[in-house]
Amino acid sequence: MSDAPPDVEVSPAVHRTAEDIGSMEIRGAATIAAAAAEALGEQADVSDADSPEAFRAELRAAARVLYDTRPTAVSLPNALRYVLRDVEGETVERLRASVRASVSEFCRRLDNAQTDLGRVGANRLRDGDTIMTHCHSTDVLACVETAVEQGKSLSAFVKETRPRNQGHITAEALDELGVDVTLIVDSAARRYLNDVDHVLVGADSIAADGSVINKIGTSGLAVNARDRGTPIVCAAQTIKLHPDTLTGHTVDIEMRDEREVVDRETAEGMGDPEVLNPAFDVTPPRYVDAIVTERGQFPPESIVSLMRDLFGEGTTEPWAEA
Ligand SMILES: O=C(COP(=O)(O)O)[C@H](O)[C@H](O)COP(=O)(O)O
Repeated sequence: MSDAPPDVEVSPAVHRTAEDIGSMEIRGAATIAAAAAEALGEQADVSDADSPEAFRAELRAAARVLYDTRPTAVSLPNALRYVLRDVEGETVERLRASVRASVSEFCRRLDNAQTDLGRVGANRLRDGDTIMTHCHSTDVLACVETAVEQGKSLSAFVKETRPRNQGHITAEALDELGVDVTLIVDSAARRYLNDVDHVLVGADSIAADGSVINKIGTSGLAVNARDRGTPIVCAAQTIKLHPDTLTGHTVDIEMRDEREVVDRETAEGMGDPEVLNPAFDVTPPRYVDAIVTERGQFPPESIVSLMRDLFGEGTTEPWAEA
């Protein structure tokens, strides 16, 4: 994690949020986006900057601390951009109020987008369907929740999702919604795909070519689903669209600590292998049947048009300024 320059004060609340994102106490792309926006609001609330310039410098420094936590979910920089872009005012007080308004508006839009997306995704699900999930995605759960509210009865195979077992969170959430849940280890997915009507996954980023970047294991699941003829749908609010990919940039895949995978102290008879722990992978668009957003459902190859409408040809990085 990067530190702010010593003369610019970043609030402890921002550092706490950054630590929680880094340790995955706060996790999942939409939740990270909301937490990052709120943290900028907290920075504004506690700032004792004596000039608008100093206030803006603090905000940028806070955004840098948040930006440097995890590299793959583009919802994080998109959230920071949204909040920083709309900040206006000639005095510190006006700037503070402007940040608060911007954060509230951002969080309101995020919630609405998820609700709208849920309605679109629910239209794909029929009464009696069985889904398979990977990881824990609030966008996926929004689709299921709406379908259940519409009176549809659903079952789910929930992949455990090693190494952090986010599938357990999904299992609990689906159970609370009244979905009939079966938890399986990741390697059992193919065995049960014949019994599944839809594979539903979320996204941390979506690239301009329609590739879906999501929790490690998504691409293998998608290839297996295609082989079995099971449709695979990605539920992703437009905040997951990665604008830098419009200009040829690739999405950085986070590599996490090996201790999430293995405890060398207790593992016996393993030797001393290198351990790799990539947190995400890339599913090419040909393995994805549809991307469901709050703007409707898109074939992955057409997502670039939506991305251009929403982000133009590129973006700025306001937090990178000193
Ligand atoms: O890959 C993950 C979470 O990874 P991690 O647990 O490493 O953060 C989720 O599928 C997406 O973030 C979408 O989640 P949501 O739909 O809630 O934005």
